[in-house]
Amino acid sequence: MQQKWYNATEVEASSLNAGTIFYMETIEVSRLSALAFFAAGEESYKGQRYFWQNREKTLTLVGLGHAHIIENNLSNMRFDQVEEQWKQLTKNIVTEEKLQPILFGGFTFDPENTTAGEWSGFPESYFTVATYQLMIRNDKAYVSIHLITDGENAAPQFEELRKQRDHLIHAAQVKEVKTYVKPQITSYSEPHKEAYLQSIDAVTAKIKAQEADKVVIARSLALRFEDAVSSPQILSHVVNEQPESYLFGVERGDMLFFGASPERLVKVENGRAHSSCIAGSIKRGAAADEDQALGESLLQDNKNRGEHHYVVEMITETFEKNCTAVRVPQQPKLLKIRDIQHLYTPVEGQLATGATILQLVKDLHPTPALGGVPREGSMKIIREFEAMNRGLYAAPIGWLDADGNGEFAVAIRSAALLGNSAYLYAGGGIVADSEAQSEYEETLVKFRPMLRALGGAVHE
Ligand SMILES: C=C(O[C@H]1C=CC=C(C(=O)O)[C@@H]1O)C(=O)O
Ligand SMILES: [Mg+2]
Repeated sequence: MQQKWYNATEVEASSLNAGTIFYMETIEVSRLSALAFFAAGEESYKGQRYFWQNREKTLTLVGLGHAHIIENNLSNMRFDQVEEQWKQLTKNIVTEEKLQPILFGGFTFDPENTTAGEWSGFPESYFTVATYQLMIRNDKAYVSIHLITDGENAAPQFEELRKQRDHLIHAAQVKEVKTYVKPQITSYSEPHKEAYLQSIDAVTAKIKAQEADKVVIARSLALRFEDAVSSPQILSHVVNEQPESYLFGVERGDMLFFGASPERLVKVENGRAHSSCIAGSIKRGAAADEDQALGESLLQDNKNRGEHHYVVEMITETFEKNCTAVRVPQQPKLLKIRDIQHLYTPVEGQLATGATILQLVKDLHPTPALGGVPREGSMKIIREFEAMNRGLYAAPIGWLDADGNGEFAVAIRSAALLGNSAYLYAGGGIVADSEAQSEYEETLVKFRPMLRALGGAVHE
């Protein structure tokens, strides 16, 4: 095994608990499959894993086990609390190699939603520092061990962790890369379909009566399988079939929440902040000329341009508050992914002094691509009309380091897997001229990526 030793870092995290120490050690390993590393944790770390890959495929992260959890059930203070705890934990970190521990997780869509269901008991903020963190960046692979302890016997504990690390790396490098079959679906249902169709009419009427400008209404699709579906099995299909998206999976207990989202909420790299406005949709054409004609019609369509405009306006305002030198193109472009094309406007700026990635997440979430305009009013309408709890669907999911860098996607085109059941989520922006049937069809297109990964029939 090709390995290079970096310095083991000791971090005094005294304010957590007197004597708490954050030990970290990173080695470089010869390239290995991120999915195989994830799968190597099947026995010992099931329920405590995550997977992340950015759109450009320049960063892949896998976490196995929990060295530390930061979670809370706060409402608007939840972002600040995560930020504060992460700061405390990484206060004195010094690493020569610029390799840092990563905090990975997400904030639920709406802490005020009390609807019971598959998300019951899930914290409103859920972040973890992995015991074993794989990072593949610039074609190099690094495995870090994190140990956060106030115990006396850290040295023997760390020795044990090294053994287990070597075992995981070996398994990921040596075992044949598995090919997984697709799950066998035994039942498919669209719960609350009628209620959804009615809600679109009702919400459109509210918008016409000027009670709101835009509201994103979502629904779910429920699947049952012959057998329990495993996380590596499902992630392998997501990874292989959705090349142009953020790919993510987060396990907590019995649940795997996963997806392939085209939408960046925010990325911060060396003080530069980027977001994307993605709203307004049309299907892909069967042939290139039809596809192009559909794209052209999307660019010209007033209803979709309206949906898009609210998002650009709000993200631009938020950037002007938190950044300098904000750049926003005048006109949207097309973003084409496997099943759908969207209107797309990138936004970027230079982070102002004192602004942080979590501050931006707090201010941006939910953008009108997921919530609506005005923010509070649309959230009330969502709570009133959606017969579900979104959990992490449409919510910020991603990572940050201790240097202020990080990236969050909006967790759309996603699903929750629980043993032999899965719940897929999709929604769309409702504006004054929305029509229930075409919004319904838009959600069907948005279900397709996860439905395909889960073994459902998708007519190409
Ligand atoms: C809410 C979803 O998509 C959003 C993102 C892009 C386009 C959207 C739309 O055209 O309605 C939605 O605002 C979803 O996929 O569930
Ligand atoms: Mg739409």
